[in-house]
Amino acid sequence: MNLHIFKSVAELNENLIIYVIDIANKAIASKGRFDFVLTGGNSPKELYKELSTTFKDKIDWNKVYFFFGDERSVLPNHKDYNGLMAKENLFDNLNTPTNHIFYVDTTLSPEKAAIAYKKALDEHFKGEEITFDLILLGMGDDAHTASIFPHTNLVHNQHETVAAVWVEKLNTHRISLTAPLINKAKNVAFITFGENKANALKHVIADEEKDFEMYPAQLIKPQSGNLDWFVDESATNFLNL
Ligand SMILES: O=C1O[C@H](COP(=O)(O)O)[C@@H](O)[C@H](O)[C@H]1O
Repeated sequence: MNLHIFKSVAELNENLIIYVIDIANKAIASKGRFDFVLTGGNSPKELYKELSTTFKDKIDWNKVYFFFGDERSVLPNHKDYNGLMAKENLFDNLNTPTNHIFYVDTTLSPEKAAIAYKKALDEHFKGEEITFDLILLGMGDDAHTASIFPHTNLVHNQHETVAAVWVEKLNTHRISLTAPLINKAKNVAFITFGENKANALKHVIADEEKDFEMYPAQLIKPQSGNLDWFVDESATNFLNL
């Protein structure tokens, strides 16, 4: 695991952009496309904006396919829909063709949306093992990642790749990639900043004895891929560095 600590969020984003560009170009050079899983929430907005404007010419975007690590159970035009955030900050700037974007279809029930998403992934990967080139993840201050929330069934889901989950504390369903699927990726990178994430970060990174129920982000441990954490100094307040 590589922990990259930056003085500011701006510096974090600058470095994460370089990291994404490098992985994208290597994937395109070796297999002709880049399979890129996006994280939702607020943390990646600036990253997406910068990548698709200032750094637009650094990647051949025609060869990029976008996926989502998780989605909220709201309709696609709702402000909380992760796909809408990505559209506004990334896809619209790139004029991304719709057949390169794998949105979660939240017009379906959560269970059906998860099944449909899995089917779309299987088709894209032509029945072979689903191995993303890069999965970007955020982490909540409760140590959830993607939509693997503490004390939910998803923490224990070892046999599925995409699943619907009921999140009691939010009184809502989510649709999420599971930890076993995330752990098959070639590269996984967390974007985590802010003092409010410091306690979760300490437990996820530094606890010798794991407690996946409490800190689901501890489940993320790529089998043979790379794991990189991009964090700002304030998120490391409780780490003994
Ligand atoms: O609900 C979610 O939260 C996490 C963290 O979001 P952030 O706003 O704290 O960055 C995010 O990674 C996930 O995709 C999202 O659905």
